[in-house]
Amino acid sequence: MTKAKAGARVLYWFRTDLRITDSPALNAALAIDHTAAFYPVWCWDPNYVYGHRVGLNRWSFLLESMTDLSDQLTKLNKKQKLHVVRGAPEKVLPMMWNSWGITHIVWEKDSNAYAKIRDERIKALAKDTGVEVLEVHGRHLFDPTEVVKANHNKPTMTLHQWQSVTGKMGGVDQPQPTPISLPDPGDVKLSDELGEERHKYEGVDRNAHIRTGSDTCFDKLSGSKGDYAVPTIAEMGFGQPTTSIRGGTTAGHEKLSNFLSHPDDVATFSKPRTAPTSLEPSTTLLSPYIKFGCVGVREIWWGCKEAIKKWDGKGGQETKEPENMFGQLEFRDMYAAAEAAEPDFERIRGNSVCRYIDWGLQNQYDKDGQEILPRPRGGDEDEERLAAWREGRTGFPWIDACMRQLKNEGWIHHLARHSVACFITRGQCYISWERGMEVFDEWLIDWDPASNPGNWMWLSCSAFFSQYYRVYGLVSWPQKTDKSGALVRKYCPELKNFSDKYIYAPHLAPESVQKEAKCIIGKDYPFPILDEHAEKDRCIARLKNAFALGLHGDAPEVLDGTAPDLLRKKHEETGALDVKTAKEMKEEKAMKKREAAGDSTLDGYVKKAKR
Ligand SMILES: Cc1cc2nc3c(=O)[nH]c(=O)nc-3n(C[C@H](O)[C@H](O)[C@H](O)COP(=O)(O)OP(=O)(O)OC[C@H]3O[C@@H](n4cnc5c(N)ncnc54)[C@H](O)[C@@H]3O)c2cc1C
Repeated sequence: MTKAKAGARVLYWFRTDLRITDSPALNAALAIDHTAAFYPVWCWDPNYVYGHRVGLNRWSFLLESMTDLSDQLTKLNKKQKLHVVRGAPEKVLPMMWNSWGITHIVWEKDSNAYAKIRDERIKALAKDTGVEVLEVHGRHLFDPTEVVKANHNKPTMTLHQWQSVTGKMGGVDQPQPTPISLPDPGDVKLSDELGEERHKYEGVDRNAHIRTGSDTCFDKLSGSKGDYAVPTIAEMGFGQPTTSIRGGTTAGHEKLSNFLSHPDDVATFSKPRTAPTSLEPSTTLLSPYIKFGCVGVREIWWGCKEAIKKWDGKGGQETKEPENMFGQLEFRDMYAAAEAAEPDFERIRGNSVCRYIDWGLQNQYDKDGQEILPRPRGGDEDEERLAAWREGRTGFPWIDACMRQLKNEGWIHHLARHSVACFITRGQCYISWERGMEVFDEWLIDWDPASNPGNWMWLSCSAFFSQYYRVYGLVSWPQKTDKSGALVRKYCPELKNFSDKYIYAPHLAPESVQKEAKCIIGKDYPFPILDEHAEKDRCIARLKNAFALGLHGDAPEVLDGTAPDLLRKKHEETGALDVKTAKEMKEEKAMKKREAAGDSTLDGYVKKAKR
């Protein structure tokens, strides 16, 4: 508890902690003695609005979550709300603390590389003006920076490692109580002394392609009505979202209590046994709420513990980590404690944990290490494959259905993420995980700066996982949990009349069947863009070489640009680029046989015809 002399004026800076329940930081702010004024604030930051790739579904989820939070604050005190101030935090926070006589600023700690740099700048500014800063951990089960310290400043690269480090750090804290009241805000007048400077943004606008109307969200410091309202999606110049997932702590708590009210499901939850093919999510769908901090992680953890205590022991065996719910939350923490130790976690170059593989369409950097933007065009085939994957028109219904669901809903099941990530990287396409990750960055509502790159590195066997020869079948894998292809029928309606036999491979259907299904492959739905098995074998051969070379993103050969040549030589030596599948070898053998019989050349044909 911090003691103020008299009349503390506290600014609580909400970020990705859009909740009042189970918030250690908010409780710490409310515990400051003699608070005369309390300001719940959100900085509407141009670096996020323009600099981060965010799709319409995530924007709408965020705005709904901010509105819901604001309502919760008003319920605690009619004079209170979330005050949205439009401008970069390092510009508008000092304006607020100077005008409102702020003595303390409090926020939930963020260990992410981008947030850390921004927060250090704010801390320095606050120090200069004598404002006391309180940064309180609460976003994860354990503070990732403390986990890294306890792990000898190394990232946690396996769940076992994370468990053994945190095992010595005490248990997971109990959830924090929900405040029952809030102090009043003081005067909220602010003059816009900085004008345009307040929201100046010089980088590339990464959301320009989804902006269809005029962007007025920064026109006035306190919003168009001067009431510090949550911006609307229209003010940002964006169209309407497509997701059915509603944002906010109220919706998040409904989901959580629904899950916890079935102790049987909680006790026997087993991630590998959930189905990526089901129309209704077979996992909790809590991730968007966890991402924006609408629901606290301690609440989930201890909620599950309590539910299991109530369980009657029937209906199956209690599951253990990593497959149970505790394991899921631990994976999230493991990635956070890996990201906290590696500043280049979101890219290959410079990334000490990421294996170097000569993927197509890797990020390119200039001699000062800056990424070259806009991106130079890569090989035609790679560009076409990436576009087909993104747009859900690869000709593989399972992949296309998952990608269309992702774009439409902003969420897909974990194992669906596995399938599409494996396909675009090591499974078939051999395209950099950086490019796949970016599509997820834009479309996932639950996008997280540690979990997204971490899982992409896992799936591409760049880090965390190395069994590159285990590849998800594009037909056999979804058939394991749904032979009838319900998800395909929903998201690829052009295929809905195919029978179960062809639903995951309509290109194999005879012409008469295609006609009957009113879907001609190559016209109404694409042919597969590649040969699944041939590409799989080629990828495995190349990955084998990359593993043998053993370079990581921070190796001198990667930094000086010689790594691709080294790997190309290895591929030439081992014939990795000419690897043939069993089917291709069979075809080749048959061709040779025909040639020997004088059957395949024009000469042979003429001779045969004459005979
Ligand atoms: C390529 C790829 C990218 C991913 N990107 C993200 C991302 O940006 N943000 C994100 O939250 N998850 C990401 N995941 C992890 C996982 O798919 C989602 O957390 C999960 O599907 C969310 O659904 P749920 O809430 O129903 O999960 P549940 O199975 O109900 O799990 C509960 C919670 O545990 C956490 N969790 C579970 N599995 C993981 C995991 N493997 N990694 C990290 N956290 C996990 C999530 O917070 C999740 O909400 C990614 C997975 C893959 C394969």
